[in-house]
Amino acid sequence: MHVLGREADGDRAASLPTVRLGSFLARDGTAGAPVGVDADRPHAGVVFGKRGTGKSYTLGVLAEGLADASGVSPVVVDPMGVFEGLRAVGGPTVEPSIRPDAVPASAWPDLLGLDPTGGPGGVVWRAVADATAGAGTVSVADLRDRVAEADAPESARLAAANHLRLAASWGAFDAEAPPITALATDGTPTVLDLAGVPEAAAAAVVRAVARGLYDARIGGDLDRLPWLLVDEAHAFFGGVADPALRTLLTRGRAPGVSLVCATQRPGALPSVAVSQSDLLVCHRLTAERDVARLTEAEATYLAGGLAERLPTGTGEALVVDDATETSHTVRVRERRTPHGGGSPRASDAGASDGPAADAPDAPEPEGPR
Ligand SMILES: Nc1ncnc2c1ncn2[C@@H]1O[C@H](COP(=O)(O)OP(=O)(O)OP(=O)(O)O)[C@@H](O)[C@H]1O
Repeated sequence: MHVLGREADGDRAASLPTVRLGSFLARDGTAGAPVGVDADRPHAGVVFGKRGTGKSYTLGVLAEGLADASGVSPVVVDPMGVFEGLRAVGGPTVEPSIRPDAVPASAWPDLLGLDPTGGPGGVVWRAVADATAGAGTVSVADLRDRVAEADAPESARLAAANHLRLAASWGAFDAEAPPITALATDGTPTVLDLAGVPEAAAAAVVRAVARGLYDARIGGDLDRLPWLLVDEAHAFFGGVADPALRTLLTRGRAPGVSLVCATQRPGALPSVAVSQSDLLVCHRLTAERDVARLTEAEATYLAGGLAERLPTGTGEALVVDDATETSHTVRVRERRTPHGGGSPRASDAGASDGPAADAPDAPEPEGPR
């Protein structure tokens, strides 16, 4: 098997943890030799492709493969609720909750949409900084108490309290939330179900998880190498999660944290997401801005023309492998767990005129939520 992201190809290589990605795709459309992704060392990767070309599916293939690999622990950020099928390989789907102090005081004003330089934003910043200076747990109610007692004009205190009340309503903060390390204790994929979660809360969760995994590896609190797989990644850059994702991109590999960002809008990702990635998987793209981001990946060892070589079929992708300084066309293998993506079609509504009168109710989803 050709293994993307792996330089050495000695005798030992065959026994190293590897994710089966698919097979080479020949010019005549036939499938060739199997292709895998190295899971022995940490990597940064991107999966690009316009809607419906198979990005989420490919991210699911990676998560499945990581579930089989030893010594790693996949964590999937699922903003659209399409990765529930990964439960079939044993992974829990969790409605994520984080401790309020998992987001640093300096980021709280931004999280609440407040100006950090003064007024209510300044009151919130101070309240979080004071609350987290102590040793105990911190709840959003504690933060509101501190805001109420703050030495600030009443209008600033009231506005700050209102914003904190809103944050509490997101349901994402819990003083007793398990530590982030609990997400990556074994090899089963943990799916963070962020479907329907307000944008700001989802960003706070991604920040806390990305930073938490990084800190845990630095502090020696995680044995396995975590892989953070982020679907719809464009939604998390430029906001509260941005610094933590950039930390993983630029410094994550040293302590052993991998990051894979999937998006249909590569142009909305920062350049660093491409420049720091050693693995690029690109399904079909057409928008000029997105193709332009792809051409930034054209390292000197590629003769250029990546954009012209993008395959057109669903599940087909061009991969650029920095480790071996090569690019290939691959067909991504089929998932063995159910995939929840794909646009609904009116024609799927059934051949009959509507649901049968005696159709049974949909079964309740199994497992923990
Ligand atoms: N490798 C593959 N093998 C077989 N079918 C695939 C493959 N990749 C994608 N598909 C099919 O294409 C559909 C669309 O794929 P997917 O949901 O991953 O698209 P997407 O690019 O993530 O789109 P969106 O932007 O809407 O999330 C899937 O539901 C699946 O049926």
